[in-house]
Amino acid sequence: MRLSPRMSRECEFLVIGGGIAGVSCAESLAICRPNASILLLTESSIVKSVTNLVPVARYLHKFDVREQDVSEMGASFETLVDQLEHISSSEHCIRTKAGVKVKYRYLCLCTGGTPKLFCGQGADPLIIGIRDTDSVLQLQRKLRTAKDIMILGNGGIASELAYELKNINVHWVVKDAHISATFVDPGAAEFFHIAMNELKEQDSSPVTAIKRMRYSAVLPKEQTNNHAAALGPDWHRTFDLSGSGEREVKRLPKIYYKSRIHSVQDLDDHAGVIVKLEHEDGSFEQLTCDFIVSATGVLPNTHYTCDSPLQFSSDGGICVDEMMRTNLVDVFAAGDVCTANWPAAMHWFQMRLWTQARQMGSMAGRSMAAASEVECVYQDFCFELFGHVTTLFGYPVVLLGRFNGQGLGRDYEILVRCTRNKEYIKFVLQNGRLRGAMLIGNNDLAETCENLILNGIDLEPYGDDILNPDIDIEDYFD
Ligand SMILES: Cc1cc2nc3c(=O)[nH]c(=O)nc-3n(C[C@H](O)[C@H](O)[C@H](O)COP(=O)(O)OP(=O)(O)OC[C@H]3O[C@@H](n4cnc5c(N)ncnc54)[C@H](O)[C@@H]3O)c2cc1C
Ligand SMILES: NC(=O)C1=CN([C@@H]2O[C@H](COP(=O)(O)OP(=O)(O)OC[C@H]3O[C@@H](n4cnc5c(N)ncnc54)[C@H](OP(=O)(O)O)[C@@H]3O)[C@@H](O)[C@H]2O)C=CC1
Repeated sequence: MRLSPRMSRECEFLVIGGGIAGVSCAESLAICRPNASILLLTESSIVKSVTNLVPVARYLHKFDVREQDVSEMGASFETLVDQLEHISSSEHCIRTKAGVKVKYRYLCLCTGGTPKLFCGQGADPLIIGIRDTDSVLQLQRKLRTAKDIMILGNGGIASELAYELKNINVHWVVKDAHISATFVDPGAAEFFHIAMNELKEQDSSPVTAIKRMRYSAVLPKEQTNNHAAALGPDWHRTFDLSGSGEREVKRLPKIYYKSRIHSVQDLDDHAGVIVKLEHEDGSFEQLTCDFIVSATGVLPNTHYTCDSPLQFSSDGGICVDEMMRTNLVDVFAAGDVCTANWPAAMHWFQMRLWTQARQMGSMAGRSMAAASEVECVYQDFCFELFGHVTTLFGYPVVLLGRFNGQGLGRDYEILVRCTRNKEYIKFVLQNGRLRGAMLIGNNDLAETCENLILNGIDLEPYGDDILNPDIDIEDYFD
């Protein structure tokens, strides 16, 4: 069959995916190679890009995510709304669902992820995952008639929903001994829990406590680890997430610790589900709710075929090296779809977050541009230090380095300063050096912590004074 010109295209750089990783990659290519032909192929006509970049520290930024129709994108690269179906890496071309063949010189896969449901990827209408606007609209529709909702999971989405849902009974099932375990330790979880309970009460005399603990004194969190792009920051503010229960009644979520879903049975006419929970002590409990939100992580999205096998990691991500190269020649990958397969720097590890999608996308763009000009680039400095800026339970949160002692074994100490309903500051120290920090309710220390982690200054001589509220450590270490 002869392809019509519209059925066949050619470009130097082909980027697949209109999420933050794909758009950052295309933008960075457009900067490095302004005269090259760059094509962004995306399945959804709504694309995401980063805007309002505000520095929180030297290497740490917060930003907004802007949603745009592809037709409104600037002219620095071309766009095509279609779905990647097959990669022929030996011929350097791909085929789309609509049958378009695109020849490329360099390809970058930024196809993101989909919710990893606890029950597998089957289509039970009463078990939903949250990823894009469509999935939130589905949640919104279900909430309108719902009185009881179950949230399963203990990461970002579960924490946001448990805090944001209104006029509905929330049953929050977590397998850990504390909430929000993906991000925080038991102490911070307790801080959030108290703050949730005392939401409107003003404490006139906050008591500040400083505690130094050996690692073994706390329960560590073991470090593990037709789709539109993932939602943007504060996505819940643009949707009314109210159930059908009595208005304006503040209900706290009921939390089921150390529990898991044993079985789910649908009621007739999809009127709800009967859930049997299994608690850690071996006991069972039965609950009825309208539906379940499975906020149980992300599965990299690789629903396309390839002539040669791509190398995948055990979490389903496409393995990439420090230049974001996959195992296939001239094929790169970035964002949620990939798994960092390079020896990680001392203070960095991968988490599927906007910041890293943006950083990886930009890195892939620079790396592809360099390959095309036979130049050498080095890995960006951002991969030296893990940093995440977010909001949890209404508090600003900054996470730096190995903020939960990830990968430090049992050989570290933590120093905590906590002021009820105000701030929770944690330093993770190893051999007197700062290895990670968790700053809740107070971002002012972010830059100092960044410096202390990267410089590896010995803090032993300062003892507990480094968190003494009467000593301004920003001045101390300037
Ligand atoms: C509800 C929610 C809240 C979040 N909140 C935060 C937060 O507060 N902070 C934070 O740091 N991170 C947050 N995240 C995570 C963050 O959104 C993701 O890590 C990030 O958006 C990943 O970007 P990406 O570009 O890799 O993937 P995606 O945003 O998933 O984009 C993938 C793109 O690829 C396209 N695509 C997929 N398959 C194909 C194909 N075959 N052909 C063509 N196109 C295809 C899709 O249409 C999409 O445009 C949140 C995620 C969710 C779901
Ligand atoms: N504020 C922020 O930064 C936000 C970030 N996000 C990001 O969006 C993505 C999706 O969020 P989310 O779905 O919450 O994913 P997360 O990876 O944040 O959390 C998933 C949680 O579910 C738990 N879990 C996994 N499988 C099961 C299971 N079968 N039964 C019970 N619990 C299970 C995980 O435990 P374990 O880790 O022990 O496997 C973990 O606590 C993530 O990349 C997240 O980082 C989302 C919302 C807000």
